[in-house]
Amino acid sequence: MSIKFLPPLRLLNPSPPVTRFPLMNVGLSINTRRSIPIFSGVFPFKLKYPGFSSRFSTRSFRPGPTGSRPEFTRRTGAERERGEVRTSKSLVEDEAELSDWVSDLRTNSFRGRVTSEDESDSDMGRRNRSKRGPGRDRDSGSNRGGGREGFSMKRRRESDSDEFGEPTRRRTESTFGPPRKNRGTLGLQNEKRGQGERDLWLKRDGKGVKGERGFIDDDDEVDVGEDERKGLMRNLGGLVTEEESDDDDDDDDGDNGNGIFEKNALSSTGLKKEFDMKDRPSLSSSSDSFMSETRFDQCSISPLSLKGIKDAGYEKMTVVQAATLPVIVKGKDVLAKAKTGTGKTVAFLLPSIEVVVKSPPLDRDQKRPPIIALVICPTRELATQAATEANTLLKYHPSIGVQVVIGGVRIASEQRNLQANPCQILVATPGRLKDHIENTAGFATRLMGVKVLVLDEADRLLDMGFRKDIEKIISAIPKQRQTLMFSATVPEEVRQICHVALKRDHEFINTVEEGTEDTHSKVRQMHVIAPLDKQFPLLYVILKDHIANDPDYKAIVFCTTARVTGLVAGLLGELNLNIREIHSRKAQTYRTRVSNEFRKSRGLILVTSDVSARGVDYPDVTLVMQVGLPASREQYIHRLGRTGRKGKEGEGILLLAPWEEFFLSTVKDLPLTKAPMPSIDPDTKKKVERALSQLDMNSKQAAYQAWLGYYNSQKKVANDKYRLVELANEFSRSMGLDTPPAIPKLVLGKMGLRNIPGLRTK
Ligand SMILES: Nc1ncnc2c1ncn2[C@@H]1O[C@H](COP(=O)(O)OP(=O)(O)OP(=O)(O)O)[C@@H](O)[C@H]1O
Repeated sequence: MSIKFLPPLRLLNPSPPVTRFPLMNVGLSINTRRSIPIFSGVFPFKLKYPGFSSRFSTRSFRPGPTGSRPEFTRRTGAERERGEVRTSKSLVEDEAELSDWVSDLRTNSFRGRVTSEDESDSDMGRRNRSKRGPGRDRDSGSNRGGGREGFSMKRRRESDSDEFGEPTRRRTESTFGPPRKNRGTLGLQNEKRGQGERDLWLKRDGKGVKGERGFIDDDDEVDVGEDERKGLMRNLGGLVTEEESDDDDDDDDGDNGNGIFEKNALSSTGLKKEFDMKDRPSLSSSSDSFMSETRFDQCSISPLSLKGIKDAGYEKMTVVQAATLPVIVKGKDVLAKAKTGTGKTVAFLLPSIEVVVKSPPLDRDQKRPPIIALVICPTRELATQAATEANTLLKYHPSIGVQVVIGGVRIASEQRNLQANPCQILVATPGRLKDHIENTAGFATRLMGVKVLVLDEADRLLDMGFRKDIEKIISAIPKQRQTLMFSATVPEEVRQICHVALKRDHEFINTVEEGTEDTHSKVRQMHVIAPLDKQFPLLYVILKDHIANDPDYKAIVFCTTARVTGLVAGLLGELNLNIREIHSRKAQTYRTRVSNEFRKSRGLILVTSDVSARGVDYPDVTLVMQVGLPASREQYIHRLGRTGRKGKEGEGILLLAPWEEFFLSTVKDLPLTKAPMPSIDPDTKKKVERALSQLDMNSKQAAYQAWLGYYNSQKKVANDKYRLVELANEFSRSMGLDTPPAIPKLVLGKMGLRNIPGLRTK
């Protein structure tokens, strides 16, 4: 079904326009054929197309009169309730330190670290193969083994060679029998999903992806077979090694394995600014419409880029692309907000490529050719994905190179590649980028060529976990540049601190219609509230129900921490579900491999931490389950956004304990409804208990410690330390451990939990 809509040009605020858009036609492209397999009887799915009055807005910052209270510092009641705006130290207060750091870099950018001892092959770390249940996929297990959980902050690694089992995929039909028609475990109606929906969208796999230049260094490939090698090349993962991934601070599951968590607090700088609010002409004809009627060739894009776009299968722009491209090509800084899965990557890559196209061509003899476009992403998967997309768009620009630098990859190998294969576009995770600035010869000089800086998932990059690195990176690139910041969530706090990267007169382009949710209305959201001792059986029951109702299922289960993810993956594997796991405790090669497999597969469950929460574009995900408290409202939205991409339908279920119910108030503006409580029959209960008893003790210990650390970082739970410990011990019992595992004193000290009754120390 396709409804075309040509919006009238409507200026709601007649004050002087900031940017003029070419007339853009925005249409509605809806596909309603996919079914929603579970809970549909209880909460009949209602498509919501509330008229054609949507609009996106752009706002431009103007310095306000001294002392005036900036409009954007006002918080809504809900935000106040969430207490999201916290004051912390100014972003610029370390300016002196930063400038020292930068001048030091410029005079001495190479400090001789090419390959540290840590990066040698000799230290393969512990190889721990966990026991696996009969018929279990070899590569689906978690690292359930001993010896890894001491309180060592040292870099750790493991060989992924033993994790690379046969990539066989067991179809669930064989395990669970044929899918039930119409009635699921929860006694609900089921529709059959229409076939061929995928074909309506673009198939880009293996098509139009440029050969990666110089990403593979044979010396760096360890235990990787030919297929794997090809797969890695296709996905720019050729540099990945067996190094475990907790060496860089790029990882987004907040779990350093010790239970010490970094809070995702955003700060307010209190700088005086004033918005010149400006409503834009209507573009979108529905809150769920993400395609515009504007073709790429209607915008000033180079012919070779247009060819690449065409080969990628893109003809019309998505709404966010149509809204941002004309502004960006004019050279403006932009902060853009658009819902998940609506094409933000192309929206920032394409104009960045155009800047490179307009720059002088690379001089072959130039030793340190400048990097012109720098794209920063919070996770490795996302960086790799963005680089792959860039290569797709660059198909007809043979002289423009892209490289990725990410944690979990041997830095020496990246250094060699950076030298051997000059690139004008660099995609990076913050920790590794900073590492290169400090340790790679000539790198800081190359960065002085940056004309465009992109912060993908900008709100995440500006929060406490990454902010220091981002500040340092920004101080190492020219002030005279264009900056683009994109995210599906732009909380007030980010708007307040975005000046750290953006010029004051930047445009804020919000393609989410005012008064509508930040989530897609075609994604049904439900919550289930159940005590911890019921959660593992419930998770199993819900997943089984989903599988039974949709043989083409593709589900993601988000867990609070990497270690808890490992435990849940182990449990679901023992229960013979077809699972894979991704989290920061897995080697990068393994992560890349699993990510690629999941992208292409059906009939698979990905159990993951927040490393998969943002940006990762897995097509056709049917269900997103979130187990336990999401780190924030934003994180809830991004995780949910792994389903319902490109206008498709999807389903999200949030499983919380009663004491986590407070989280619902932070998302009360979202259409999250209460699901009927699924029943757990005695056999299922026993089956889950048996599976839990099969799990390795070390993985339970690790999960317990990580669980405690995670909730200790959640203000509302950690307020009462005594209660926190009681809850942790409840979690321990839910894993089948009546006596909670002992935790090193040092760790408890760091957590501020020494001498709390109920904890055991070692
Ligand atoms: N103009 C277009 N026409 C058709 N498909 C497109 C277009 N632009 C992007 N896509 C596709 O849309 C999908 C989602 O894009 P992308 O991953 O960039 O979304 P996103 O908005 O960045 O999502 P998230 O907020 O989760 O990061 C991708 O598969 C991409 O290939």
